[in-house]
Amino acid sequence: MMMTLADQETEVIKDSCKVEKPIKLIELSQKPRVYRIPEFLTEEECNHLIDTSKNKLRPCNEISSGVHRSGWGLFMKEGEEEHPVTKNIFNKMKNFVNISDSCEVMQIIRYNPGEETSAHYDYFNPLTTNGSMKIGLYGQRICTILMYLCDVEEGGETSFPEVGIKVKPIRGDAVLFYNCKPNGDVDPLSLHQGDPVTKGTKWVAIKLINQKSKEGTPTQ
Ligand SMILES: O=C(O)CCC(=O)C(=O)O
Ligand SMILES: [Fe+2]
Repeated sequence: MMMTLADQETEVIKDSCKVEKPIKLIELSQKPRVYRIPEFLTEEECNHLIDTSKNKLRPCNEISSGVHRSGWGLFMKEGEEEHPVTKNIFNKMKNFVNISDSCEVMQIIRYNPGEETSAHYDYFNPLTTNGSMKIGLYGQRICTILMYLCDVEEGGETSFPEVGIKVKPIRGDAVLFYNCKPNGDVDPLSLHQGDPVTKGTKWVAIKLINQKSKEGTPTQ
């Protein structure tokens, strides 16, 4: 059967939908290194992460000594990271970071109005016993990828108070920031926080990217 021009045009549109969009990193700051990644997640990926977590969240409290989080969260079980949707998200990340076998599992957090995460560093402090033990187990947390799974009506920005940057949560967008300087030293300018949500709900997925550890032996 002969194809009409209309059929051919439909084919072209269908084909272009299958092609993943190129991933664009927009630099927000050089010191510390912070990038916004517009439309990193698709609608389907955002919905999958919310739908598979919403009934399993537990209240959060301290995430490390002195760091307060008042939202709700979970760490994915290892098998859940094998789901095709999650694996595809990791494949997209592999365009700009190395995901080693010792990387920590993805975390999902939901904040209701008034909830927040106070200012903290994601890196392990190599000067403490606990920090250097974790560097040995998982490898230093070189960078963090924070993915926004929904829009937030008001508040809930990810803020970097040392440099005055505020990233507004937009559904599907991600922010990539480095907790270490290019020479591997920890970067105190990477101090950040999840501002209180003032209206609506905020959902984020967080993947910490650890440097490959030397098979269980402390790297410090
Ligand atoms: O919710 C945010 O915007 C930041 C969360 C965060 O920094 C963390 O969980 O380590
Ligand atoms: Fe953090």
